[in-house]
Amino acid sequence: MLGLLSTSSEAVPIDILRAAVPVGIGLASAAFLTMKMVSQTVDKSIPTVALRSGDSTHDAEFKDDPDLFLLRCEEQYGPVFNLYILNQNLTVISGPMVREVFMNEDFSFGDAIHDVTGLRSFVTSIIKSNRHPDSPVPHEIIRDAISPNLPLFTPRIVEQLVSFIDNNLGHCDHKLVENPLLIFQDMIASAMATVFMGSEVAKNRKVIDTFIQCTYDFGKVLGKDSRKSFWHSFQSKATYGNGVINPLHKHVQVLVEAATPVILERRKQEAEAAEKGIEYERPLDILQKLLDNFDKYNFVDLEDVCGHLLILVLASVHTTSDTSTNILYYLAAFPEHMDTLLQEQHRVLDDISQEREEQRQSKLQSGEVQSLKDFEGTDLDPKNDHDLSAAAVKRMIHVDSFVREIFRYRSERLQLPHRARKNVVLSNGMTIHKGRTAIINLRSVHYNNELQGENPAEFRPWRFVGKAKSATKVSADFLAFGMGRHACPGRFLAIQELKTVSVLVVSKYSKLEIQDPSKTKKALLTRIGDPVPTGIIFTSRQQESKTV
Ligand code: HEM
Repeated sequence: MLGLLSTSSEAVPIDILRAAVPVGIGLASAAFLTMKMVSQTVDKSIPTVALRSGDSTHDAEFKDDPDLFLLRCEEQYGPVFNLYILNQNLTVISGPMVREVFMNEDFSFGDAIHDVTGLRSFVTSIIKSNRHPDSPVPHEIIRDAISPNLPLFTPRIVEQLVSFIDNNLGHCDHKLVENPLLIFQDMIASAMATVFMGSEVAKNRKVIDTFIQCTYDFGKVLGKDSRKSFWHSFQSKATYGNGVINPLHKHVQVLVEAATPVILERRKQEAEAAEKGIEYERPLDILQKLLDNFDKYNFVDLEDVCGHLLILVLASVHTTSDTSTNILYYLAAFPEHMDTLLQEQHRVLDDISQEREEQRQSKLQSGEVQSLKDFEGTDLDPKNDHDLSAAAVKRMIHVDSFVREIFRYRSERLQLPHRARKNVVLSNGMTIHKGRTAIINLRSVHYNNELQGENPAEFRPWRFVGKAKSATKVSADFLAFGMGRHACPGRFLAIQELKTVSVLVVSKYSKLEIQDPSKTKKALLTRIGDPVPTGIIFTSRQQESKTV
């Protein structure tokens, strides 16, 4: 999530700031940075890559061909080397050594992002408890309340996604959508809203708008790229640190207003159930889970609960909407794979349907159930035989491989900065000194043929089929969600949604085309958060697949 700042070298550090900040301050910023670079303690045994003649940083050479540049650096200097890039003096860590960054608690991803953007001040000012930078609470909420309940959330997620596709794209006959992200972020925001706050609140348009808008506000703080700008992080810390003019506060208020009547109604129902001596069926959403565990998480009040929910929204909506939009471009660029995906969903749903029929027959034969009619409204109701359940999505191994391959192929080559909180000695004897930032060389991992198999430069959607490498499995060969103790806890939800989106799009549309084919490569490699330079043309299937 937070680390997915674009390193697109075309982007400038925050246009808004540029307009507002006089040139003098820009110069002061450069002076400050130079001072910081000079004053940092650096291990002299870590080689610094020689600058190309005429260049004063490595940015231009990296931008010209990131893969060629990084490969040259690795071959010439080994797995650990310093670069002057993104307005910083960074130590790049490559290959198997990346594990040493993720597995060492003295490296902090959050510190590195805060250093560049001031993000922590922005986020922590909306919560009243658990404000410690290393608070495990968001992680625990996702681990304990979201991931184990995914099978129960899935039908609701599917319902939201289907209704959004139907209402916003509908039947298409060569229909151009110039910016599909607008539709897909609405769709993901509403699916997330049902999970986080329940179906009643998810119907509230103001809540959906807040889910989307807070993501834009968040983006302004993150900036358009991960280039360090002293004034950017200084301004974020100074502006948002005291919490007074943080735009997130109004979003928290929207959530509080939407949640209040729902909570009151739930309390009433709970009291009524208690009076009648029957068990109250607790609504299944994260809002309810947080209220039920109010003391466990040391929450202060409803505002605090909604502040925590908003943090989950910031972590989830943008990343998941962006990736689901990106999936469309891969389906459009590689139309030859649509059939395999469609056949797989038919096969899986038919198999499940047959298994359910066998279970019904066995119950009938054993006399446990008298007639087929008795299955109505139960788990084995025949009308749900072709539902896109969590179990069905799990069996779709081609979709899983397709999604993982997109993450691999699309990876930003230098990503996931981690700041050293203490001096850290690596296994090769080199030291990353306290205060320095190590950044991960994803090229060396995601584009390595020993780790990824043949032709890593090619998009091969079935690369992981038949291998124990699912899209949620983090390890030193797949770092889209980080690794180790801080690996993204939301990846199970994210992958479930991304696979569901893929299945639905394939079942509803026979053809997707990239509006301007000359921009295909750029569209496929667009970094999270960057605008995609071209639209998508949708054509519906004559007859929709039985999935939806
Ligand atoms: C495409 C979707 C997503 C991507 C690519 C993504 C990626 C990441 C990455 C790279 C990290 C840093 C891991 C590390 O430090 O090693 C992270 C952390 C995190 N993500 Fe995600 N994420 C996604 C979706 C989500 C969702 C849906 C949620 C919430 C439901 C979420 C919640 C979090 C949280 C709370 C952390 C911080 C974990 C910690 O520091 O312990 N993410 N994510």
